[in-house]
Amino acid sequence: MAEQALLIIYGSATGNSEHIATQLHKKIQALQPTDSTFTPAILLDGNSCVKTNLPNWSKSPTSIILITSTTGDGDSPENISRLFRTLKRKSSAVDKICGCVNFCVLALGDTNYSKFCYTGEVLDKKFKECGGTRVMPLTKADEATGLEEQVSSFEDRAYACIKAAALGQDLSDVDVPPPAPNGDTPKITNVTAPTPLPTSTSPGVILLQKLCAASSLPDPLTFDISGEEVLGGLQSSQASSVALDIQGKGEEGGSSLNGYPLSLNDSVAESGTITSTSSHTHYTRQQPYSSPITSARYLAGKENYGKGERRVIEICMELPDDFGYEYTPGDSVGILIPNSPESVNSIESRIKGESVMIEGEEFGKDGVLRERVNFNGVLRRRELIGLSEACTDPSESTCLKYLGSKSGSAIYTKFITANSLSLVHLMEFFPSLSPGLEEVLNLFTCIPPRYYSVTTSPLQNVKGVGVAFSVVDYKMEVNGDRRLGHVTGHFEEICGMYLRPDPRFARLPIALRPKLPCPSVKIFPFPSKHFKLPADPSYPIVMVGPGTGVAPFMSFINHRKFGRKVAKHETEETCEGEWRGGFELEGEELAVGTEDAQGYRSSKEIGESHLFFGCRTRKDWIFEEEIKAFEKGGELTKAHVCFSREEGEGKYVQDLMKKEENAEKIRDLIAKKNGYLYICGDAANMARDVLLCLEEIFDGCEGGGGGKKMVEKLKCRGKILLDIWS
Ligand SMILES: Cc1cc2nc3c(=O)[nH]c(=O)nc-3n(C[C@H](O)[C@H](O)[C@H](O)COP(=O)(O)O)c2cc1C
Repeated sequence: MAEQALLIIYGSATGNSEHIATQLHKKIQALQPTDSTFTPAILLDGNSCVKTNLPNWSKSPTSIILITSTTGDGDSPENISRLFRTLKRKSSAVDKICGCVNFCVLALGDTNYSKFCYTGEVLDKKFKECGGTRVMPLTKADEATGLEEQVSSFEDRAYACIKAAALGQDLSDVDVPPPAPNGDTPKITNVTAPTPLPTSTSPGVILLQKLCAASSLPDPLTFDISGEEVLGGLQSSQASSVALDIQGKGEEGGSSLNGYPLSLNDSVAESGTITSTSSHTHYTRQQPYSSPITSARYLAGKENYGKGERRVIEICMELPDDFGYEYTPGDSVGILIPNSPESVNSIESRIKGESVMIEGEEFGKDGVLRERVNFNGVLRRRELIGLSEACTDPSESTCLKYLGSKSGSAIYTKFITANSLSLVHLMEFFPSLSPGLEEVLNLFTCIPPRYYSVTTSPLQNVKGVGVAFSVVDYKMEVNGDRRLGHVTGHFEEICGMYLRPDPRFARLPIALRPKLPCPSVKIFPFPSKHFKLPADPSYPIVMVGPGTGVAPFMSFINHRKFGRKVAKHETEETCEGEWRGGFELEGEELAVGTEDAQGYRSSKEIGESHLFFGCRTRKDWIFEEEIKAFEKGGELTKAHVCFSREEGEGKYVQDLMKKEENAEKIRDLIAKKNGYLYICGDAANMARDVLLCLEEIFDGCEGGGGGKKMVEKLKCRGKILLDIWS
């Protein structure tokens, strides 16, 4: 039989899908010397395959394993957006562009978002509509409950199914494990292994024993792990190899670094969808701009530094003069932060090996740990399974396997998730854990960028871009230790010269203070497709952004404020000099449009604007001065503010929105005057409650067909826009 192409395509915003695809690629590569069904498997991101591979999909047999997440509010990750758009546009009857394709899709998502696994769902549907053959049903993995089970189940079945289809076998005959049940909490199945190991002195083991006892679960050391189905440790797990063994072609090791994200990223460096109209340079995740931080200030909680209480910081980062960095309000800044020297130091001596070869090039341990490995993230179950092999103390090894197994799910949540434990913490609890550098590289994803909404406007007279965030600072439940967020804690430290200036010089004018080296970070623009101001400034807007959810609205209002100045003075220079919004985005990507300052130059009146903001106490009110000044200056019609821990008109933003005069205003501005309503902030609670509140508000609206339908309609028309996170 003629060999045919096998593509493993991913779409990934923060690295999960990319990592899963990379690991699966390695597994399949390891099989290929003795399995000639396919030509060597190709791993690539969704955008890269549009020009090179997609044209063949109607002509020559191609098998595709597609792994993609959903981001934003039901958006496709940037690196698969071209494929997404191309397939979405195709009409099933005319374009059988996938006529020779066998495919299966793994969709990563989070049920806290209303469009759960949307990108995967659409692509799965479109591949079929465009003539492709689906070799197994769409698999959805939910980040909210843990991705592992579904991912593992997909890996176990995908290659077997795609291979059987390529060989023309009847898929119903394929001997593959059944799919994992969707989202079920695993049950404890085997509690019978009777030979307890000797008592351990390992702090981690003792702690887990206590946690199990408190939850009336059997001692973790009494589990017979060999009889337990472990979740798919991509690197180490037998589960994956067993799955591929179904074809009778087992694999060894999987230690090849071919799929190491470093090379992957490099290879897709040119695949970004954004180009600048004003210069040839453009900064991307692969080619970020090294930006000096020009200012930083506490927006709230300055007095709480070092005390573990809430603090919010705004930083301003300089933009390059070459105009290769452009943004508009509603966009985010992607920030790449290496692991801190402290965290690297804390694990370095425990990681075996001094260097590693990546595609023929040698990389030292310090650099790899600092720049590449995402070891500060919350540990995933497959990582625990992989790490269990690297403990010299058998009781520790058993406990890590237990944590990564189905039986250990409840304790995994209590121990790892509830305390946000990373490899750094795990090494403290499990002193015999000492993995090799190569193992660590293979097990962990590469450091993902962090995204923060911009607070400034490109029309503003600042030579940089601002972002705001809360400092993650918490006490671990498990032992009361204080922990700082890897990224936000890093910012608070490196911006110390701005945030906590040396009191000896505090009275001196800034120009006379001793010059300290300016901290810098690597940044790149991360444009939002939908969360945009209407191009026509006369449209009314309602903004709902409690806590740091107010950040993009500062950019919105600043934009209207400075846009109005542009219009008033008609000074082209002001506008051209500062404007950084010239992205070429395709028309259909834009719900509201991102046109430049023309709308403002046409000297249209600025539409009515309302901001709903809430926080715990008046002291937590961030941007208070600016918001009041906006109201005074007329750029903001009204700020509706509430404090959940103080007496007032309401506790939460939705209490304020429901007040009769406000509800009437929202109905008038959004339903009658064609305005836009924006929601930004926490997806799990706030966004859901605000949407329910809007359903109440729009209930009985003329022609609305009920509040729920009306909200759906407005969302579809891009009149209700969300920028939410969980
Ligand atoms: C900013 C953000 C927005 C998200 N939006 C959605 C969404 O609209 N629907 C969904 O199902 N999951 C959503 N998710 C969850 C991701 O799909 C999930 O975390 C996934 O594991 C990320 O995989 P990736 O790293 O490959 O992008 C979102 C996650 C983030 C961080």
